[in-house]
Amino acid sequence: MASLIDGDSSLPATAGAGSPLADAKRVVVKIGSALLVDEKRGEVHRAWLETVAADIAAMKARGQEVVVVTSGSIAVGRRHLGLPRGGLRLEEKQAAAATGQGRLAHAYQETFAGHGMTAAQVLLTIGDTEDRRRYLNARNTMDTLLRYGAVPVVNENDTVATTEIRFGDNDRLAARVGMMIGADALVLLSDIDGLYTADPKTVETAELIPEVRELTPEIEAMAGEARPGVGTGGMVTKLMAARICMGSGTRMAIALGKPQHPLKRLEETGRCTWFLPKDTPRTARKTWIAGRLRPAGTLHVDDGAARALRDGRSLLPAGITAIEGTFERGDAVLIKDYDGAVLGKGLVAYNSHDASLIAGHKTADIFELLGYRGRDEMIHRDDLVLDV
Ligand SMILES: Nc1ncnc2c1ncn2[C@@H]1O[C@H](COP(=O)(O)OP(=O)(O)O)[C@@H](O)[C@H]1O
Ligand SMILES: N[C@@H](CCC(=O)OP(=O)(O)O)C(=O)O
Repeated sequence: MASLIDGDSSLPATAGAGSPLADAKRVVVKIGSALLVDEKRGEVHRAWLETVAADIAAMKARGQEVVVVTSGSIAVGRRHLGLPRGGLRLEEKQAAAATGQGRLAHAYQETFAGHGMTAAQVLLTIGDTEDRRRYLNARNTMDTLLRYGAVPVVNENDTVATTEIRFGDNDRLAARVGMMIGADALVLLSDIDGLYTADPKTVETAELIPEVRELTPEIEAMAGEARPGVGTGGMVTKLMAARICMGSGTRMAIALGKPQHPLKRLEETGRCTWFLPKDTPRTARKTWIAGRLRPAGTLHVDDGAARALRDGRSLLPAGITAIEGTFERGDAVLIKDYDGAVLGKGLVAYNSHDASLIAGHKTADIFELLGYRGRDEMIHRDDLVLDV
């Protein structure tokens, strides 16, 4: 077992003064149906949610940004349509979700307002996290909500999600959301306090694994088979979420959600399983841009822009002298200097048509030139890698 649990605590994730959770600037918290909804009555456990809201308010008060990914729309909505607890067909689940989602959002809105917070509903499908343009739109909305101090409350958009485009479980949705917003940490609040060497419900001697730094086949085998029930997840989807997090630099915890104040409790007791990636979200994102994306065009920049990029700033339209290729917003493009030498690569905020209209112009002129107000930058520094 020792080979699976790396005791080295020199990584930044655990090197800070606080816990891996307290040290995170951006945190995603996933709340499953079984925790949130009283299945018999089909109602939200308000008293418990109050304590979660209090924990989140405390995190925000010390400067952390928090996004909630919540399930529960089906469990809340089902009763209002007279549908039974189990055995629902996909379209019945979708109908139940449509009936419950408003009630769910309302519960968050009211509970969070009681703690001085503004909850904002965000509904996503798998496609929204895969298609780069929709991905950028969703990311910008979330960034804006966080900038204005709101707490995005995300669920799957069940109405339009057919079998092929469903996440089906919010564990993976939460991991994709974490990846999308460059979250430092994701906490999956669960009915269990972590990953065990085997399912503790069937194997009495199973032991909790406090830290995982690599998803080996041995770790995967511990999760066993997916389980049907209220929640669709089980340990299998939690490990799928962990895989996404490991690749995008987000550390992930599986922690017990049942007690009151589960986040405060996690910080105080430290009891959970942490999945610790090698990279930070920033490095992981830059590796993705540098490596995997084929450039669809080229932006030539002047000396001033080249200097600004080397100083770690964004690329503004004013510094662009010429544009090559046909590309869409969100595509990767190369950046070349006056002599044609490659300076870097980045995700462009305008398509090639609009980019050529605003190239060489001041950011303040974008609205007049295009008739809409897009991003101030042609390539934001977070979407930019030099020396590729
Ligand atoms: N190796 C394992 N370690 C911990 N739990 C496991 C393991 N294998 C299977 N499980 C089961 O997974 C369950 C957690 O999944 P699930 O109930 O779907 O989570 P939630 O509804 O909290 O999202 C645990 O209660 C446990 O019975
Ligand atoms: N969108 C569905 C999510 C279902 C789901 O993932 O449930 P869970 O395994 O409890 O997180 C709902 O709100 O009911």
